Amino acid sequence: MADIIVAIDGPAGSGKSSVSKAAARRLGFDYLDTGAAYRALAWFVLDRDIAPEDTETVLSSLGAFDYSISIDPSEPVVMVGETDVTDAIREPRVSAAVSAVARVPEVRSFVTSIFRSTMDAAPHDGIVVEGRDITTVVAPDAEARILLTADEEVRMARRSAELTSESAADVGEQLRSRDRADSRVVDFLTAADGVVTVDSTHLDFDQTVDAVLEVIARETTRTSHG
Ligand SMILES: Nc1ncnc2c1ncn2[C@@H]1O[C@H](COP(=O)(O)OP(=O)(O)OP(=O)(O)O)[C@@H](O)[C@H]1O
Ligand SMILES: Nc1ccn([C@@H]2O[C@H](COP(=O)(O)O)[C@@H](O)[C@H]2O)c(=O)n1
Repeated sequence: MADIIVAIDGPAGSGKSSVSKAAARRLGFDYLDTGAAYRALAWFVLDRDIAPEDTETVLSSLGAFDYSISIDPSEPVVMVGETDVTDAIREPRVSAAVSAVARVPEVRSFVTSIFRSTMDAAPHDGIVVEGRDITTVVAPDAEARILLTADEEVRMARRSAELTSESAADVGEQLRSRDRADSRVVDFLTAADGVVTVDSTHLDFDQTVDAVLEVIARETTRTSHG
């Protein structure tokens, strides 16, 4: 198991995946995107024509959900069985379905045990794990725990600036409604005890990575001294 676990949570579009990947690369750590597992399950359910809200059928399909993810921050590849779903899980139809599967407690325990096994098997000295409940549920004892946030308008603007066929208004509404649904299940908007907030509202990307790296350095020094 990696000696150092860095847990990063935050709302949609706060920069969790891009900033975590960059920080992991700078540190020579592995990187685990936990949202990818929920997205891959939503993709799998849609692929089987199961309604994401049909909890009973979603749960009965879990046994056939053959999920894997690479934890190389430079090449995160997501597979379901033999299918590479790395790009497909980012499609708007998957984003729209994911909260319905992620709200089910049995789904959460199922994927959480996958995350813990992945962390146990991580080959490098450390791993950066990002999502919504990493600081509180998946890895509450992580050496560094960070809530990465930014004002909603800033997150919407950053998302809209990405290459997309959708209008800025649609992108913004999708981000807001996903946060609304997800925050009924997990609190990723307030920092739990011991979790350090990094607010990137007024920081550019590189400054945000530096701020996260500073917190990691400080927290890992503190925890290694008891
Ligand atoms: N500090 C920053 N300044 C400018 N752009 C940023 C900053 N942080 C992140 N971004 C950009 O914001 C966008 C959203 O970031 P990212 O996809 O990493 O967010 P996320 O929290 O993983 O989102 P989601 O939960 O929806 O998957 C990306 O285009 C990223 O490059
Ligand atoms: N720890 C997590 C991570 C994600 N989710 C759910 O997955 C969705 C997609 O996550 P992204 O980080 O890729 O945007 C997210 O909207 C949540 O529904 C989660 O519940 N817990």
